[in-house]
Amino acid sequence: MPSLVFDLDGTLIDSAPDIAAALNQVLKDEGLAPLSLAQVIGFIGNGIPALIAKARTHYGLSDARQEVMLAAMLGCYRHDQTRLYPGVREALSSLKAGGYRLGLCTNKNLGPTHEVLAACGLAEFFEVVIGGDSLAVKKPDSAPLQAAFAALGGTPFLYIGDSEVDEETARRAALPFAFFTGGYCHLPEERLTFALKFDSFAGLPEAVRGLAFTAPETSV
Ligand SMILES: O=C(O)COP(=O)(O)O
Repeated sequence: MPSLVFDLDGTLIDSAPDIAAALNQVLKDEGLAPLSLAQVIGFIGNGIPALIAKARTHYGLSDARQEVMLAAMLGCYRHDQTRLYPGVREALSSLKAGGYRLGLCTNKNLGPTHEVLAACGLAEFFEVVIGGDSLAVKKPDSAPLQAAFAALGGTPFLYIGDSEVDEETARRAALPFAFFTGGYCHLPEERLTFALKFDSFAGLPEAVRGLAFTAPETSV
């Protein structure tokens, strides 16, 4: 059976308001002004340590603050404002009922990933969860995605994500990419390569089944 792997932040969940709240709490403790939601979204995609590093660079803070700020961020990060994008649960249910194996590959650390999956009622859908600290490397290295597909079994079919980091990860793994346009991409879509593009989860199962149907024909 084909296996599908999903990204998390900006793909299944709109987590930016909670990420911004936690980061701004850390910045406040450092005596710094808060960042806007749009600025924080600009820093999302490479994991929480990279988010902290980008915020430090923005304010000219030295590397010496990295570990303290990272620990503070992980300590105050909550999921109160995080929401599923419309239709996510229905789409995952439909794909799972259709026999697809589902996995998750995110740059978010495993601890908060499991917390947010439970808080949003998504944990039951995923047989495999790879986080930003599961391996020594993160996306866009292909290793986390390849590890997710290897653990899932079945035929690796599609990586579904929202950002240039996800697209590069799929490209490096030589796997097709499905691009959700409603998340946190920082590049114009002309710069991305994708097998399918979607702006709503309502049509995703049908689009995936359409790809699954045509895949054998194109590979003959
Ligand atoms: O934590 C991040 O910066 C991004 O996480 P994601 O890989 O789920 O988009």
